[in-house]
Amino acid sequence: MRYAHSVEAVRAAERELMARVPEGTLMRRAAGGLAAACAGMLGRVYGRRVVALAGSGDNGGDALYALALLARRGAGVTAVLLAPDRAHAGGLAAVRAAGGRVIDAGAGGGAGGGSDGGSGGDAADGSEGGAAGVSAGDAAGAAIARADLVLDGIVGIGGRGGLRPDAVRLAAAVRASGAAVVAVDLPSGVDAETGETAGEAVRADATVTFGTYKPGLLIDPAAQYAGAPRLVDIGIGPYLPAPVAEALQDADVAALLPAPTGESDKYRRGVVGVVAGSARYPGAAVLAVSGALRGGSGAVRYVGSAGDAVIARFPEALVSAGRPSQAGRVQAWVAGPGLGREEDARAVVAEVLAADVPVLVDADGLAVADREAIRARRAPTVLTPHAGEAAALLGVDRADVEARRLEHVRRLARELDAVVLLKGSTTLIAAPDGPVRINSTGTAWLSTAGSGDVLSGLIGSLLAAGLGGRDAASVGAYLHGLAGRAAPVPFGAHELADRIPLVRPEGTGGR
Ligand SMILES: NC(=O)C1=CN([C@@H]2O[C@H](COP(=O)(O)OP(=O)(O)OC[C@H]3O[C@@H](n4cnc5c(N)ncnc54)[C@H](O)[C@@H]3O)[C@@H](O)[C@H]2O)[C@@H](O)CC1
Ligand SMILES: [K+]
Repeated sequence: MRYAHSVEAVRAAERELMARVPEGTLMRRAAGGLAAACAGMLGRVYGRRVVALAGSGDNGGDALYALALLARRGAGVTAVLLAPDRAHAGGLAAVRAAGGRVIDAGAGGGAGGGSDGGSGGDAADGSEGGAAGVSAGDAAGAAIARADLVLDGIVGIGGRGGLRPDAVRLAAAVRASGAAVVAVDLPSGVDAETGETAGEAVRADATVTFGTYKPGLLIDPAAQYAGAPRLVDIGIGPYLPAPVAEALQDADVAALLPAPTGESDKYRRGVVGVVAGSARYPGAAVLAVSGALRGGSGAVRYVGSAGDAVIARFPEALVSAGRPSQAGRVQAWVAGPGLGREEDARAVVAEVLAADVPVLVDADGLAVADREAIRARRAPTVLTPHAGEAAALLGVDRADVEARRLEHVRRLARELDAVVLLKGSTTLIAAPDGPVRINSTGTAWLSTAGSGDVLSGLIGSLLAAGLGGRDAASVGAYLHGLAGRAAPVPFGAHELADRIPLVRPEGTGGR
């Protein structure tokens, strides 16, 4: 599991730990981990060119100390200071002591002694920073253009708002250079709490984050700027509270996924009821049933008017055209995909919501479900809206939901007292309490008609097998995302379900 904490929690934990260890310990640990990660990415450190973009805070301090460590291993290093008069003094001294070059990011003059000369293997470095006729801004650009690796230490968790103009210019130079980019703690310009970006942000190949993940690192759009996130332990773990967000990894999913045992029968594996499809949208029924079958259910009961289409594709499905309450024993219901919004749809959804077993409501089901009936339920309830459906349920604009997804998924879960899975490029799963689960396995190719119907059936099968609402929704989203990644692109939703068995993490499958 990847756990993420708020900035406030990180700062409080850091204060606790700092009071117990010698001054500078945390930053030394952070910089050590950062330098090691950079060395790993470079392969060989000696003779490589590394540039650190350093802002005025401790994030810049981390970058400068790491730069000094790389210089000691033979890299030719350059520190580019965004606020020369407020740069981290200790970090700057370390860079100078290691023979690194220091230049001012802004035009019009070097930042205190510029051309100290590169330390290992980069003779050209020494000739430029303070040379007459070369503005320091150009010097920064030239250093970035030649860099093998750039460290982004402009701002970290102390950042407010988007990048400022100097930083925007540097970020563009970094992008143009083709150098590998390692963000320090966070890509500068992204919001640590929400994953939002206000204007430009640095695009990193990897982000080395300290102590714990920050929610913004795992949530789009910021997650796309962060590249591969890595965690460096700086010892604050014991002082952190419960996480605000978490992301399942393969091992978590493997541990949660039910697998049949010797004693299993169809009811132990779970029987899913699917109320979906209509004369107009029979395909939604077929797709939801496909997800339920491939999710591992013992049996699927389909109830509705698309029984012929379902049977034609899945002879193992048990179909009926009656009412859900007369369909026979069901351990979890999936209601809504392609159901339409007529009076009859309202009635069958109400009937399903009245059942004392887990229920997933999706698509049209969300439009016709009675809020009070949802709130009154005791068995797990999972709602799977996209941003537009979530906006309708909350009575806000879709754009609001899209701009602040984390906030809105939490609010909806609390208002309806249900587990809410908000679909998107990072799918978010919130229960009324506890950490929000972030699913990072998705791919933009999954935004195809019918993809959500497969997901509903898949989650339904996990609910029927006995997983709680939060686990069923997040494991379902995880597998659905992996299935999307495994399918040859572009794919149609009907190709997704067959991929699900192939992407189940190791250790499951019960053979
Ligand atoms: N607090 C600690 O104990 C530790 C902190 N660490 C590092 O320290 C960072 C936090 O340091 P700080 O609190 O000094 O904050 P930051 O270094 O993240 O940024 C704060 C500084 O940046 C300026 N700033 C804010 N928004 C800006 C923007 N949009 N553009 C340009 N400048 C902006 C502020 O005026 C302030 O000077 C962490 O992200 C992490 O990298 C690590 O060394 C580990 C230990
Ligand atoms: K940063």
